Amino acid sequence: MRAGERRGAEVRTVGVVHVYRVAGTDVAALRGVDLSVGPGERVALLGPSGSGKSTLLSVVAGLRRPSAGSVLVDGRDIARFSESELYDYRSHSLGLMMQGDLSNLLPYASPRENLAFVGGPVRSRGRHELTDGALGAAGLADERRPVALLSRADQQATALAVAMAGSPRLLLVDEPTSQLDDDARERLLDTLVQTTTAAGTTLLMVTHDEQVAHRMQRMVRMRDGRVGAEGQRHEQYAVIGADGSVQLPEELLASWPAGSAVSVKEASTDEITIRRRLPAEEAP
Ligand SMILES: Nc1ncnc2c1ncn2[C@@H]1O[C@H](COP(=O)(O)OP(=O)(O)OP(=O)(O)O)[C@@H](O)[C@H]1O
Repeated sequence: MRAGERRGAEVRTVGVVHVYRVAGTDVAALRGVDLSVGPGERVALLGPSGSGKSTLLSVVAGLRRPSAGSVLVDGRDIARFSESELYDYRSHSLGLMMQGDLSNLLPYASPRENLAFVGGPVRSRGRHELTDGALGAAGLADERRPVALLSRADQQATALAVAMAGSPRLLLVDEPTSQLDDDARERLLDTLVQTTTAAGTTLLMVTHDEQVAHRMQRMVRMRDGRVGAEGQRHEQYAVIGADGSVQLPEELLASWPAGSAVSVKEASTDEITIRRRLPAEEAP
């Protein structure tokens, strides 16, 4: 990115909690999420179904207000934004590609017409060549058919071009490659990486697919509404929560079930040991 151009947003969530209230029942979807994403970083959010990935994305998008905690975007807490500040944030800083075939698009318009619909801010910033490029790369620049009649791959490519219109500082994407075949998946990921790199956009992407996650610079794994682990490719690190808790790797949970009593001792500056309490150590 050249000097003077906009850089990607810095995102930091601090102790984010989100509780859904449905018919008198509370569901805690996020239970204290602490996550930092640097400007221009590309991060995959992984985790089992129900671990809170989509909820976290919608909270960072300003579509849901967290029940507690802060969501700092370039140091400003969007959880405390007024409705008009949220509107400004969503229209000027954010690109969104949420789940659902056509939820990001006008179904009866062509790909280019879909882009033209968001064309005002794009043209005023003079940055439309990037998104035109995204349509061109997908071979959709001259496609006249409405997106409702296009393949899932072409719909997703159009949704990406629309989400990147105006070169947002932050792009949030939920399961962009589900239902795509291998070729279409790789093409979409290539375009996603190219356009976000060219615009300096920070990318946070929810996916179930490890292969897709490997295309990002960093992988963050959620479990039970918290960040459990993170790393790059084959290195995964458990993450110490603000309350001092650490989630054990899933494969160890069978032999170290919840409720196990352990002693934790610092072995050296870079190492701690965790030892199960022996029956002989239990109180009489
Ligand atoms: N609109 C809602 N109303 C009530 N509960 C919800 C709502 N959306 C999600 N939940 C619940 O919140 C928890 C987290 O859901 P969320 O969709 O964020 O997880 P996820 O990791 O994205 O799952 P998936 O991979 O299946 O999309 C789950 O227990 C889910 O049932």
